[in-house]
Amino acid sequence: MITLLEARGIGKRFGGITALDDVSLTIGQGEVYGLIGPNGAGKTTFFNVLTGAYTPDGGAFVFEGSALPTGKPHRVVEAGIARTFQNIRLFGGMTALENVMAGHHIHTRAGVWGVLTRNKQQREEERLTTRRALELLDYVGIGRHAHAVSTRLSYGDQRRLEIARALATEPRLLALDEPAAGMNATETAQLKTLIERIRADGVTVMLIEHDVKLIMGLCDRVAVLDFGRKIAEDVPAEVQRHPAVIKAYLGGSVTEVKAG
Ligand SMILES: Nc1ncnc2c1ncn2[C@@H]1O[C@H](COP(=O)(O)OP(=O)(O)OP(=O)(O)O)[C@@H](O)[C@H]1O
Repeated sequence: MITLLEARGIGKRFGGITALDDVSLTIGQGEVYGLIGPNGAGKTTFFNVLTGAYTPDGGAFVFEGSALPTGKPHRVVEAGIARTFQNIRLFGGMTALENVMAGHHIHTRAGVWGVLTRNKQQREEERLTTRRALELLDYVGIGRHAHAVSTRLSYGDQRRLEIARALATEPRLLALDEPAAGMNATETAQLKTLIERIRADGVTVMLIEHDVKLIMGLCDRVAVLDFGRKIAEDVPAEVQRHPAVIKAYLGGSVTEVKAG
């Protein structure tokens, strides 16, 4: 396994609450890696610390062999990590295409603001950005909605749009926070196919998910958080049998846990 991301002893407190307590984990290149745990276990906090939304109180991340900047979301995106959010965050007044183009502009010389002052080079960049954004909309299966206002899309399509926007930053690691939340069975099956395709195309995926069937069918390895601590990390079948995991889920089998 070639290591893509290493989290070393990550800690995060909010006042008296220890949201993350010395969490270490390693994600290999090309893996689909699941992060699960009961409500309030620290999963989203882990994503927030990883992607620079929060600064950790302790520990460090190493990505592709280099220290990852902490507390700087833009630098994390530039380093090659993109994310989606538990509560969909799209640019509401913009079309699907414009949302994806906003993700891609990080890579153009003109940048987001340069599009306002167009010269020939910038017009060429704009053309390439539009082409790439259209490709990505097709890739996630919503090309036909390119010119629809993003918030008019169905819930499942908005989640796909968020993934397209994240992919527009050309990440090597895609972090998905509950991508199947609110999806019906058909949409979840399509999402699984999409994530498998993203991985096949060379992007490593880390996902937080409450849909246990999806986690079990999709992930190569799974880490389990409980009260901010990592209590297990293994292939899905082993994690499901792990005594500490069963205990964390209130004495039930993990397969019985419903979305929170
Ligand atoms: N910004 C914050 N301020 C104060 N406490 C916070 C903040 N963010 C998270 N917490 C607390 O940290 C703990 C971990 O929360 P977190 O949202 O990371 O859990 P989670 O595993 O993602 O839960 P869920 O499955 O419900 O989304 C919880 O006790 C939560 O209340």
